[in-house]
Amino acid sequence: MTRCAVYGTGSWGTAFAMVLADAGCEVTLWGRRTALVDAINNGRTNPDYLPGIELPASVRATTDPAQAARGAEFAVLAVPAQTLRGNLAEWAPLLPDGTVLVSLMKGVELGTAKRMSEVIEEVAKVPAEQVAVLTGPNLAKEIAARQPAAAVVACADEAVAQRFQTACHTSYFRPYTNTDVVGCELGGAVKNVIALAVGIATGMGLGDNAKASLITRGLAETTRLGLAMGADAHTFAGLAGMGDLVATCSSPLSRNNTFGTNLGRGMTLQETIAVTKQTAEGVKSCESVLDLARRHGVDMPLTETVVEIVHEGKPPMVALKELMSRSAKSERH
Ligand SMILES: NC(=O)C1=CN([C@@H]2O[C@H](COP(=O)(O)OP(=O)(O)OC[C@H]3O[C@@H](n4cnc5c(N)ncnc54)[C@H](O)[C@@H]3O)[C@@H](O)[C@H]2O)C=CC1
Ligand SMILES: O=C(CO)COP(=O)(O)O
Repeated sequence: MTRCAVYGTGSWGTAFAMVLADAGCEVTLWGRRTALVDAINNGRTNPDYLPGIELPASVRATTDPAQAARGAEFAVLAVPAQTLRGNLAEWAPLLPDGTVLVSLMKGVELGTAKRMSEVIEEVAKVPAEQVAVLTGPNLAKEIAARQPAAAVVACADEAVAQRFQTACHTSYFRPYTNTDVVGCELGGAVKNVIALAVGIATGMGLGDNAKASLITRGLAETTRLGLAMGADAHTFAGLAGMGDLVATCSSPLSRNNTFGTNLGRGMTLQETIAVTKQTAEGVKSCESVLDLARRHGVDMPLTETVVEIVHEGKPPMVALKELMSRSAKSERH
């Protein structure tokens, strides 16, 4: 039986542990808090993140990272993007040689502007061929309800991607492989920023045309950044690009979308943070995505606008006027 360690008992770590268990893997979830780990082991539920969902018996939980690591063929990482570096420094020495590290995270590190797979390679001191990324339109609550979805497993080594594809393929979860790790990670990280923009538009009472325009131009600026960073343009038309944008920007289940809606309705950043119980990666990653854009000389007006609204207090109505009065351009710009 394939053994998997899943680090992070939040909504996606827990839901994805279910997927792995349903695909026939033996799964150990690592969590920080004893009370939650006990609830998972004794009550077979995660009351804090997925209340009402019964977890399969082959999912066990522990607060001991070494116990989670024991015999793991795959170590799946599902903590917030900005804490990964510190967390993994503690966990990496515990992993067996050859364990494949899989990122479920959709963010870019603040300060370094590194993608999650780059942080993993650096901290765990493993080659790119030992790091995979799982991404795509995968709202955790829907997956936990075993509603059908497709996803992408990206790895520089296609054979490794195929091994993980097999490990997580179920009747309701259909993973495809891709070797464009850069494109897949950027698709996931930037869509959170665009989901904030679409949420803000919703909160302002703007219509579906505005939201479709944001999604489409959001994909255009994601693709521009991706091409500058060596990604394959096709990736952005796939599940990691368009697929995830559509899911996140249209679903009230998305934390980024909801965060934006609250801002667009007029809540302050502090008020919005206070009512947000889970990780909305775009709030921090919008700054690191903009950092990446500047490092690569790429124009990302929507990302820039999200940073201005979220972190610099620009009123959404002022930002809207500025975006609409930018100089006229060719769509291929
Ligand atoms: N929830 C979803 O639908 C999806 C989430 N993701 C991505 O998965 C990643 C994790 O997100 P979620 O599980 O949704 O977040 P969450 O907010 O539901 O859970 C985060 C988990 O990380 C833990 N955590 C927080 N700070 C920590 C620290 N300093 N050290 C160790 N653990 C810490 C929390 O206790 C919690 O278990 C994010 O990058 C997100 O973008 C990707 C696809 C779907
Ligand atoms: O990544 C997601 C769906 O694919 C989840 O989006 P949120 O993090 O905005 O909830």
